[in-house]
This record gives sequence, C-alpha cells and structure tokens, in this order.
Amino acid sequence: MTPGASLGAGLLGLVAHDSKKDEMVAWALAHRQTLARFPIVTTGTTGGRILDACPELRLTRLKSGPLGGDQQIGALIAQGQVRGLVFFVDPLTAQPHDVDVKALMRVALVYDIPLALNPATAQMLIAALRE
Ligand SMILES: O=C(CO)COP(=O)(O)O
Repeated sequence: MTPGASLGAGLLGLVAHDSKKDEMVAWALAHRQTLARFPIVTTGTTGGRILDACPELRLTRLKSGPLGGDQQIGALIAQGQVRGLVFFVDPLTAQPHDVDVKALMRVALVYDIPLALNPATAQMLIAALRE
C-alpha cells in the first residue's frame, strides 16, 4: 500500500503471530465464504499464509508486523476504515515489536472496534458478521 492510499471502508483486519498462523489459516478456511464478503487487510506474512489457503479473498497485505504492519492497521482503524480486527496474539513469546502490538490493541479499544484476540472470540465475531 502506498502512503496515504485509502483501502476503503468496512475492512476486516486479520493478523496472527507466528505460533498462531496455523490457527488463523484454519479459521480462514472454515469461514472463507463469510470472509469473501468483506475487503480484508492483513500484515504481510499472515496475509501470505491466508492467501495461499484462500486465494479468492479480496485481501490487501501490508508490511510485516515487526516492520510496521501493525502500525499500518492501527492507522486504518484511526481513519475509521476497519469494521473489525481478528488478532491471534501469542501470549507466551516475547515479540520484538511488542510496543506496536500493544498500540494496535490500544487503538482498537480507543475506537471501539470489535476485537478478537483468540479463536474462541473470533468464532463469535464471525458469527456476528454472518448475520
Ligand atoms: O507480527 C505480527 C503481529 O504483531 C504479524 O506480522 P506478520 O503477519 O507479518 O507475521
């Protein structure tokens, strides 16, 4: 994405830490029909994994999380372009970009974006989006 470019409104953000990427791919595969109804934005590696499994999705990959991708998604939230965020966080591994992870979660809270941090909550979020 070029700086300042708009991806439009109603984006669904999908992000997963490395140890959670298999779970994210499984979740995306299980809900690919619902996900296909929404424009999706992801961090770089997460998006690559999802696209390999579900190439039909309308998905924009931003930078990898440690290289600023979390911040890019946070900026989209601040601009009012994100309808929900599924962020499978690894609570057992230190992240070099922990401040970015915290900032992304914080901005999602500031703007009251539906935020699923684990598969159990993501199930509820996708059920709500299906309606
Ligand atoms: O690090 C991430 C979220 O904090 C995810 O980034 P990647 O999808 O590029 O691995």
